[in-house]
Amino acid sequence: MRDHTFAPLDCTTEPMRLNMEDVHLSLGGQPVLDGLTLCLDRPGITVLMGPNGTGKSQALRLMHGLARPDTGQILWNGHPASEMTQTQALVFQKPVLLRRSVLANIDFVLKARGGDRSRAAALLAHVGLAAKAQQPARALSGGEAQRLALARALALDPRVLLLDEPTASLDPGSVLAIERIVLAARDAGVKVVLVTHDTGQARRLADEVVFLHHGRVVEHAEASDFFPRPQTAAARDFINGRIVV
Ligand SMILES: Nc1ncnc2c1ncn2[C@@H]1O[C@H](COP(=O)(O)OP(=O)(O)OP(=O)(O)O)[C@@H](O)[C@H]1O
Repeated sequence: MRDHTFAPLDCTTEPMRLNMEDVHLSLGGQPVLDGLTLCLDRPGITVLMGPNGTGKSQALRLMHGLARPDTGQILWNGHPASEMTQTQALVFQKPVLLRRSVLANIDFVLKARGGDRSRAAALLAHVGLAAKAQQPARALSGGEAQRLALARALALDPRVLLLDEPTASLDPGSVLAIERIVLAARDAGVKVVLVTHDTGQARRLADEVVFLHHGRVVEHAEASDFFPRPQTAAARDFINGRIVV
């Protein structure tokens, strides 16, 4: 079901496909991604999981073309990720909002992209922030700020939404509100790649799961297979809340 707040996608465009091929990345002299190979070719929500420091955020940055790997290829539909940033939006755990009103934060993005600025109010309504439109964005609560960041991302009409722990340290009500927005984006045809440590959230949202360990993909499976039948000890321990090193 498409939502009226999104510009219609061209149904003839091919689905978004990601190919990461033998990607290596070192930071500060330490290997972070160590031969990461990943093909995402199904629509829906892909959840990236794995222990702390295993390279999930860096993988997301590379997917978005914000950084380049030392070696290896990252292609979206055959094009280098660095050429595809306009088709994507990345939302961080701690969004940086403009020192302006809530509405002005959306308007800024629509204006910069040459978008239809009359959509700003609808986007705010979509994320439940219509009543806060004139308030300073920096006075929003953590959950509200994250919903504004999502509205700002959706204002870009992304074909791919990259989310880096968007609900970390939020209360259950805020988590639910954000999950609803993510599901609506998925249902509107946006490809979602979500990093989360919250196994419950992964179970609620994931269509497929990619499990990273030590900078590599060690499992990639449909969510309906991954959770009941993890194939590695690391994934099994992670799902069961045991410490994974
Ligand atoms: N700018 C940097 N300089 C040096 N090392 C870095 C830099 N940024 C990240 N790292 C290191 O890269 C590794 C992977 O970091 P990344 O944030 O991608 O992991 P992650 O899986 O997302 O972790 P978490 O679950 O804790 O968010 C970590 O060991 C981190 O310390």
